Parts: sequence; structure tokens; C-alpha cells
Amino acid sequence: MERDLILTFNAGSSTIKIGLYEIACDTTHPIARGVIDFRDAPFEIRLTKDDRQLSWPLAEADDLTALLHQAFNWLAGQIDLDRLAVVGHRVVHGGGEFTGPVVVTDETLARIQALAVLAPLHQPHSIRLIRAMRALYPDVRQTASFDTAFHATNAPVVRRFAIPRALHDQGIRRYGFHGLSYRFIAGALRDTGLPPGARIVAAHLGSGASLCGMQDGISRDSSMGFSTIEGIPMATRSGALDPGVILHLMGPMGWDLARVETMLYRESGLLGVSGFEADTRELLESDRPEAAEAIELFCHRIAGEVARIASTLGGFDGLVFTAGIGEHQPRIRAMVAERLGWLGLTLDPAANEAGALRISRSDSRVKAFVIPTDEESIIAAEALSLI
Ligand SMILES: Nc1ncnc2c1ncn2[C@@H]1O[C@H](COP(=O)(O)OP(=O)(O)O)[C@@H](O)[C@H]1O
Ligand SMILES: CC(=O)OP(=O)(O)O
Ligand SMILES: [Mg+2]
Repeated sequence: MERDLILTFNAGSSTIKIGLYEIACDTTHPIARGVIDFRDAPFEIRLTKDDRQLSWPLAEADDLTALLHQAFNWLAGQIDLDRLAVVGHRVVHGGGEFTGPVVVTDETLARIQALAVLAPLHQPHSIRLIRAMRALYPDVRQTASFDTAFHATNAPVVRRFAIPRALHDQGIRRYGFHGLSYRFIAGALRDTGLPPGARIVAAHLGSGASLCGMQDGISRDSSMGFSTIEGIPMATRSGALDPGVILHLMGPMGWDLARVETMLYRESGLLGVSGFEADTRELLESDRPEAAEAIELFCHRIAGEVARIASTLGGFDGLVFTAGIGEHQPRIRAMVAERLGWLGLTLDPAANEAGALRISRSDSRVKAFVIPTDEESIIAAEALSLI
């Protein structure tokens, strides 16, 4: 039996995206995709193979091993899972120690576990997936690909908070996330015709959202820092906030840590400002003024962060939109771009509406693009590099 399949898991804050790849001639070819969506019960796994959409309702969603067992029983009817060579996982936080993908061993898993407190919405899912796959396929190698690794190239000044040095030395510094997505975008930029050395800001706008400044394929800055809260507002996360607000909540207002954490990660952002909804599709449909206010704040903060990152890059030649919102919401792309006209960006409304690769006008000095991201292909490629 030839072991020529790679299974990938991308544990995000609201979904687990699954990929299945065949290894051929030292590269990976996608053969199936799936998603487990935790936003709306009843949970289901949806799979796409050979242009066919298949879905399977999942009971016992609380027990991930049981859930995956059901999914794989079903998948085994479509694909021979004895061909599995490696299982690759997205792991959001690699701290300062993981600057590239690793094979999961007892020792690396313990280090990944120790970093879980820094990414409470993500890391626990990845760890549960790794343990579930160990239980189901004990002989199959597993690998971890880290969001933070792509940003290891950021300069010391970009990585540092203005806090006492001793805290920085204990790891309280800026890391940056969504690195698998940005690594994919860095590769895809070759198809845009931009010259080498172009100063690019990529905007990964999904449930979690961040921006990355990149040049010549490497990260120079990111809007996310120590945790997945910093930077722009997200579906349910606040983005950067005056730390004095937290002092006020925990001091005079008497909030405890758990309450503050829930507010920052789960009750803020688009959901918090609108007061009723985290999904931009619903917000853009709504005629409630709070919905418009949430979208306006989102776009205002994105544009501000683009300008800050352009300063790190020493200029601005291209803007890339990606992930759920970046790829599918022309109105949000237009509202962000309008705020960046002064930096030399003008969109082509028809190209933007159509979601073309290039959405800036031909006479726009700064070019803008829509590039669908593919974190799974990066996880698969990194897993292949470790077998
Ligand atoms: N087809 C679509 N059309 C419009 N907006 C979309 C679409 N798909 C996703 N979105 C937006 O993107 C968000 C989720 O982005 P996504 O990148 O899929 O999230 P995740 O961070 O979970 O990977 C949704 O909340 C919604 O605002
Ligand atoms: C890092 C992060 O926020 O990831 P996601 O967008 O998948 O939630
Ligand atoms: Mg995501």
C-alpha cells in the first residue's frame, strides 16, 4: 500500500477546515476539501470531492474524537484512508521558539500546549485535533505549521512593546498571526505582475482579521501582536484597545479576568458595535444604523492600520484583500480603498464588483488585488517537507 495522502486541519476560531491531498512528483494535489462549522448547530461536515458536494450531520459535537471518527468512517467510503502518509495541522501560536514547521512529538506537543493560553480561541482546538488523530491513527506522523512563523523576519523594533525589557525577555512581545495565509499570498503575488521589492500590505479579513506588510516574500510587520486580539476589530474581537479600559474594567468596575476575556474575544468587534451580528453579510443587508456604524469602524481601522504598516515598509505599492470578507465583500473593499485615495489608490468599481484579480484602476499608482487564500495548501506543503 503506497502512503501518498496528506490530510490537513486548519483550526480557526469558528471553523475547522479540512484538506486532503495526493502526493505526486514531490508536490501536493488537492483531492477533497471539507469544513466543520461550529457557528450554527446542528454541526455538519461538508466535503467537496470531484466537484461533488457531500455533507454529513455530526452528532456528539462536544467529543471531537467521536466527531472525527464519524467523519472518517464516512470519508473511508470515498477514499482509502490507509494511504495516509501524514496529517498536518495549523497551530496558531508558535511563540518565539517555532520559526518553521515541526513533527509533532510528545515534546513538541507539550511546548504547543504551553503556548495555548496565548491563543485561547484556537490552540485548544488544534491540540484536541492532534490528540484525536493520535487516537484514531497512532502510526501516522503529524506535523504542526505555525501562524507566527512567517513573521519571524520582523525587525526587533517591530516586535517590541514599549514595556520594561524584562517582560520582553519573558516573551511578552509582538508575534503576528495568519502567517500561513500570508505565506500563500506572498507566493501568489508572483502572478500579479508587481515588480520585485514592491511594498505590499495584505489584508486577511475573515472571522479573525489582520494585516501584514510584506516585501520580497517576507513579513515586515503585522497588525496582530502578542495575541489574536491586537490590531483591527474582527467579527467578535475588539482589536487594539487602550489598556486603560482594561484597568478601569478590572479596577473600579470590578470585572474579573474571565469576564474581560469573554468581552475582548467573543462580545466585541462587529458583534459588539452592531449589538446583534458578527457576519458582514447580515450587517450589510441590515438598515439598522448600528450595523452601518460597525462596518464603518471596521473599514476606518483597516485603513488606519494600512497607513501604519506602509510607514514600516517605507511606502506602499500594493494592497491585497483575502479571506471570507476580503474575497467576497466588494462594498467593504471599496470603503477601505476610499480611505486610502490619499496614498495613491483608486479602485476600478466594475473589477471590484466582479472580484477580479486586479481591482485597481489602470492609472492607480497603488495596485489592489483580490487573491483567495489557501492556508491548507501551505500546511500540506510543509507537512510534505517533513516526511
Ligand atoms: N460568500 C461570502 N460572501 C460574503 N461574505 C462572506 C462569504 N463568506 C464569508 N464571508 C464573510 O467572511 C467571514 C468569515 O471569513 P472566513 O475567512 O471564512 O473565516 P474564518 O476566520 O473562520 O476562516 C464571515 O463572517 C462573513 O463576514
Ligand atoms: C489568528 C486568527 O485569528 O485566526 P482565525 O482568523 O482563523 O480565527
Ligand atoms: Mg481563518
